[in-house]
Formats: sequence, C-alpha cells, structure tokens
Amino acid sequence: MTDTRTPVTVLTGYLGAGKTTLLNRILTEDHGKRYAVIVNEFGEIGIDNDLVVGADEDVFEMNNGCVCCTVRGDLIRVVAGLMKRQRPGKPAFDAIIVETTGLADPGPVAQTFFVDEDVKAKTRLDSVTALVDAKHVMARLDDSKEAREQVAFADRIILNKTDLASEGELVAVEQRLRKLNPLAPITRAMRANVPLDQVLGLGGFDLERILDINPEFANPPHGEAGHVHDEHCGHGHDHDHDHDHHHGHHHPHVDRVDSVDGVSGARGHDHGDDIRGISLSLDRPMNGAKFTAWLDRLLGEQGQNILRAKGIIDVQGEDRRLVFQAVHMILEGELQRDWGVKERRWSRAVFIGRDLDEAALKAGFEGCAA
Ligand SMILES: Nc1nc2c(ncn2[C@@H]2O[C@H](COP(=O)(O)OP(=O)(O)OP(=O)(O)O)[C@@H](O)[C@H]2O)c(=O)[nH]1
Repeated sequence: MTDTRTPVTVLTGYLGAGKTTLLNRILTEDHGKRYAVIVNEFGEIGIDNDLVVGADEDVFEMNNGCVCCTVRGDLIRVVAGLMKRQRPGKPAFDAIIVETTGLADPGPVAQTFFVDEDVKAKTRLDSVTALVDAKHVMARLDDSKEAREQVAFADRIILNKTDLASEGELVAVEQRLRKLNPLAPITRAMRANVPLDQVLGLGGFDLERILDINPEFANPPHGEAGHVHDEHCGHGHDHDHDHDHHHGHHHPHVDRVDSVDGVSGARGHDHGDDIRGISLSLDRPMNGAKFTAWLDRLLGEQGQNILRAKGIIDVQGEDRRLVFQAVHMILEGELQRDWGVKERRWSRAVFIGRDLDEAALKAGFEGCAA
C-alpha cells in the first residue's frame, strides 16, 4: 500500500546550530522536488524567512513566538492551507519541513501531526531531525534543558560544524549524544552538507527503520564496557589539532544560561544528564491486555517526563507485531505485519525521558509477560 500523505520533517536544533543553512540547501539544491518550508519566528519580526534564500513562495511563517500549545493552531492552519494547493496529478509538495525556533520543545510540534484529524489525513510525520553545533553543544547540554530535549527527541542527529572541533572532541560529543539518545543515528556535517535523503523521506518515525539504519544501537559508546570497535567509533585517526579559531560569527543568544529544572545552569563541569534512554527487552511473549494497561498507566502518570517511547511487542496468541509510538502522553499503537518465519520473536522498547526509574520500568515491562 502506498502512503500518499505528504511527509513532514521537523527540524530542531539549538540557536545557531545551522538550521537556516540546511533549509537553504534544501530549497536551492537541484533535486527536482518541491518542498515547503514552515519557519517559526521567535517574535514579531520575520528574520528567518529573510535568511532563507530564493524560493519565497515556498516559505511560510508562523509569527506566534515560541512553539507551544498556542502555536499548534497556527501550524495546523498553515499545513491545512498548504494541503489545499494543487499540482496536476500529485500533491502540491513532495515534503514539508517545519523549522522550530532554537529554544522550542519539539514535542508540541510533533504532536500536531498526531492530534488534528485533517492534518493526520494528509500528512505524516516523517522524522524529527536535530542539528547540533559540534563546537558549542557540550556547554548547551550542560546549561539548557531545551538543548537536551531536542537531542533526546530526535530520530536523526546531524552533528554540524565539524570543522570547528577536533576529532577527539567530536568523539566525546558523539558519546554524550548517544547517552541521551541511543536510537538516533548521528551524521557528521559541515555547513549542514548531509545528503538530503538522510533528512527527508527517512521514515524516521518508524521504529523498525530506526533499528535498521542504526545497527550501532546495540553497541555501547566508545570507551564504555561492551563497546565493539568498528569503523564507526572514530578512534585511531585522532588528529586532535587545535581548532579553536574564532570565526567571526557570534550569535547573540548563544551565551544565555537557562534554568535547568529550577537549578540555574552551571558551566564547566558535567552535572550529568537527567534525560536518558532506557532500553528494555523480553524474550517471552507478552499478555497484550496487561501490556496496554501498563503502558496507558505509565504514560498517564509519567507522560510529562517521557519524551519519546517506541517499541515492538510480541503479543501472545497474535501473529502480528504490536508496534507502539508515544510522544509524551499521546500514544499510538497498531498491529502491523506478521512476524517473519525466521524472525526472532521478542519484545523491545525504548523510553527516552527525564528522571526515569529504570528498575521500575524494567519490572513493569517484564511484569506484562503472559
Ligand atoms: N564554521 C561553520 N559555520 C557554520 C556551519 N554551519 C553553519 N555555520 C554558520 O553558523 C551560523 C549559524 O547558522 P544558521 O544556519 O543561521 O543557524 P540557525 O540554527 O538557523 O540559527 P538560529 O536561527 O539563530 O537558531 C551562520 O553564520 C552559518 O554560516 C559549519 O558547518 N561550520
């Protein structure tokens, strides 16, 4: 069955990470596709729109400031408007890219594509891509909850500005990113020069694709127990030259220190990331009713803290795989295709969130065994 809905990529990334740079590439590269870009302006005056080159008619603005619940309506209106446009024989756009402001929590934007019926019928959330500034991200992860949430939330991470960091620094950044988000593949880039097929049309919101494209998922980060050295781990060609040149551009917002869960952000030391991913698995079949009840209760009680949850469950007495996806409290589950004859039947799930109690999650998950 072909999905005719227009794929939507939500682009996040802290202030100055390179989002506009990437959008400009998407809009100017010769790919024969037509993309619509929705930019969310921080404040009344459209700045980002003017920074996005060319293609004026394909850039749409939302001017409601920070992306939060009030912006949802605005986004729904813009998307609905785009869907009314026509091209002969095909949808008006091959894909839609929604840029969030650097300080936004990507949750509400992603949720928009699950809650509004009209939007749901015409579009599908393809992936949430986070751009990360290789030079500044460590400090941002220390001092900004938004920066941590953007990383934790992403289906794909583009580690941009690799020209501004040494190989050693890049490896350290990658380790920390993987700790926050064990699922998202990390692609290195300069001037956001990633192949567009790694950003658009990714199917990133589909758990299986994520597991397929990120075989590193099961491999603990370099330097940690159980890590298997392979071509991805980046050791052995450690140049470590000092890349600390000053590149002229100074972003006015970059020095802001955000309060982190009520504690003022401190710099210069690692006070640990409160957001992390917990992976669970079980080799015995699950009781479907028990599992659904447990998941409902869990999201009801802790949905604020659970940024993302995804899983494939082996339900007793069911030939099909139960696949679920949650964004905070919004849960979607469906019985997908049959388990393959040679496929290993097992249940696995990932919870990415804040202050998660790993032992309780594990006990709850395993308690659903049939
Ligand atoms: N050295 C270097 N600079 C880069 C790279 N990518 C982007 N830049 C520069 O970094 C600055 C910020 O990039 P933007 O694309 O405007 O970042 P943004 O995420 O849109 O920023 P906001 O809209 O303020 O959140 C610009 O001056 C870019 O030219 C890179 O890979 N290396």
